[in-house]
Amino acid sequence: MLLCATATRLLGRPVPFKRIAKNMSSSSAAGKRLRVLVDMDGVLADFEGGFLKKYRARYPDEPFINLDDRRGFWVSTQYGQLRSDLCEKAISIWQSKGFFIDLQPLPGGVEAVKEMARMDDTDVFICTSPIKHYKHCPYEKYAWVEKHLGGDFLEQVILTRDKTLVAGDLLIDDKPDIQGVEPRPAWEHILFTACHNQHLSVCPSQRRLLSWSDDWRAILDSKRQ
Ligand SMILES: O=c1ccn([C@@H]2O[C@H](COP(=O)(O)O)[C@@H](O)[C@H]2O)c(=O)[nH]1
Ligand SMILES: [Mg+2]
Repeated sequence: MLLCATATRLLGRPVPFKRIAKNMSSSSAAGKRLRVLVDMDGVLADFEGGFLKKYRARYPDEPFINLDDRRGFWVSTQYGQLRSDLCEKAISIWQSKGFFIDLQPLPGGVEAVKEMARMDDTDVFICTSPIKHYKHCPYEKYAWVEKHLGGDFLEQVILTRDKTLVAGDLLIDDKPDIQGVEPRPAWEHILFTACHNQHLSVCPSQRRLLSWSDDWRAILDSKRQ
């Protein structure tokens, strides 16, 4: 009880007991804790599948791109190359109410993140970039985390348009080039394979996670001291 009250006073707000206990054990442990940043769209949530389904429903007479034919991170760019007006039509899909909350979880992702969160000396954060059309996206990203990972996980959400500013040991992300104002981010980027990046040849030093069936535990272990 004293522990809880003290920590609450220090941090200026109520802190779930489980979280205090975890942090206390970290400060008493000799080793450094591992901090894993996990992207959301294309890593935990099926952005590409969700987009194609809603695009085809809203524009049934327009051409579309099968997931096997997707190339490049920006869906809007490839649709714009198909026909210039399709760029705006693509954007209209993820700007719509319900797009982000309706995304299906990618196989094994939610389970993997929950397992990471239970691991000793490991902190896991969801690190995701909202779109600038903010009417629905930020709210629905939080709602998705609550729905699939539980309310306690809302503490672990980082919304940022610049992931280079976030400190961590690992960033598991499907975007091949993650850039921002920090030229030397603290994390190692693990490229999560997605339809748009699977054909890319990346430099030999870049590690990939092919899916959540791949050995993500070994990647975490490789960063432990
Ligand atoms: O063509 C596109 C494809 C995706 N987006 C948005 O970019 C972010 C990606 O976030 P990550 O955290 O890097 O996964 C997401 O909000 C998509 O909606 C886009 O703007 N244009
Ligand atoms: Mg992504």
